[in-house]
Amino acid sequence: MTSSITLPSPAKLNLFLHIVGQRPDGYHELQTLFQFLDYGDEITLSLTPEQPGVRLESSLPGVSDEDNLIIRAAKAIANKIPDELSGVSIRIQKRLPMGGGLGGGSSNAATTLLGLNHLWGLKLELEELAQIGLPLGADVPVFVRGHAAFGEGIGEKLTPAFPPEDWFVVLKPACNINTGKIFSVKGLTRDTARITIAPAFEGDASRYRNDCEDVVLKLYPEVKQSMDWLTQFGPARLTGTGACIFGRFPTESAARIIWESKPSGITGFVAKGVNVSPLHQKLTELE
Ligand SMILES: C[C@@](CO)(OP(=O)(O)O)[C@H](O)COP(=O)(O)OP(=O)(O)OC[C@H]1O[C@@H](n2ccc(N)nc2=O)[C@H](O)[C@@H]1O
Ligand SMILES: Nc1ncnc2c1ncn2[C@@H]1O[C@H](COP(=O)(O)OP(=O)(O)O)[C@@H](O)[C@H]1O
Repeated sequence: MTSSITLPSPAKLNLFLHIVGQRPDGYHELQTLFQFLDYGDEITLSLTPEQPGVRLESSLPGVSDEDNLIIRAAKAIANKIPDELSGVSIRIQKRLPMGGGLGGGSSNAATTLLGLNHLWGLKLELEELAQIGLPLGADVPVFVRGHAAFGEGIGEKLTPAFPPEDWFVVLKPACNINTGKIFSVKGLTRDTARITIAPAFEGDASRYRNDCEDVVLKLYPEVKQSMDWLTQFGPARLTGTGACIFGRFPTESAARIIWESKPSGITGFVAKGVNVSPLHQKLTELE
């Protein structure tokens, strides 16, 4: 039996994000279009039958191991097997900025859930894994399901979508944005009219907006500065509650030309939008 596996933990973009209401518990109801990027973290899971329990080999700065979504996901699925078989040691190669709106934490949780399901031979359905993961983060279900999707509710009601697989320049302004802070801003738009999109949406997402953008641009001059630079070359948009912004290009070379002309001090990356998650592509190869 395989005892070690290295899996991708990709980023997501919110190609648009509308806030259409607020639930009685304060959580905001969204309508959003998720697409994955062929860029992200990598997680290595190694079974340690001689040493039960879940361990992280590499901690993340500013995140205690108990709070790390990788450990929380591993513990949530370790409930499904006898204690004495539950030994696993986990290593992460982090590339995604934390608090960037790229969903890194939720993606790490989903990769851990699917990876341990595979290594432990649990054969849990994606639906069950998505339910285990949702309390860890609203974006976990889309990463578990592994297909670009129109998300509703808090992002857990998913309809598969097929937006064009364009190239993106993603910029990471030099600030970290707390999701809770943005959702608590008084002037945030919370009443965008609900839209209906065709099942298996294939259209152009750029006609829709990100309702967090105005607030974020006002509060974070670093985001405004990056946005002003990127919009010289075409429309640019915030992902999630930021801080990252992205511009869309039809080819890799078009994206790289813009990327290479960026002023010094701006960080980020170029990546391709993909409708099937690189995690699921890898797991299919392993089957
Ligand atoms: C906005 C989105 C869009 O993809 O992405 P990010 O920008 O975080 O990547 C997600 O819905 C982020 O969901 P999630 O990752 O679970 O958010 P958390 O950081 O746990 O939320 C922090 C706080 O923000 C508020 N919150 C969050 C999500 C939501 N739909 N409504 C809210 O009001 C709640 O007060 C919550 O306690
Ligand atoms: N494995 C993890 N990777 C990233 N962030 C994590 C992880 N575990 C817990 N966190 C916490 O989740 C917060 C949100 O991180 P992340 O998911 O990367 O950003 P966002 O929700 O903006 O896309 C981080 O600031 C960090 O405190």
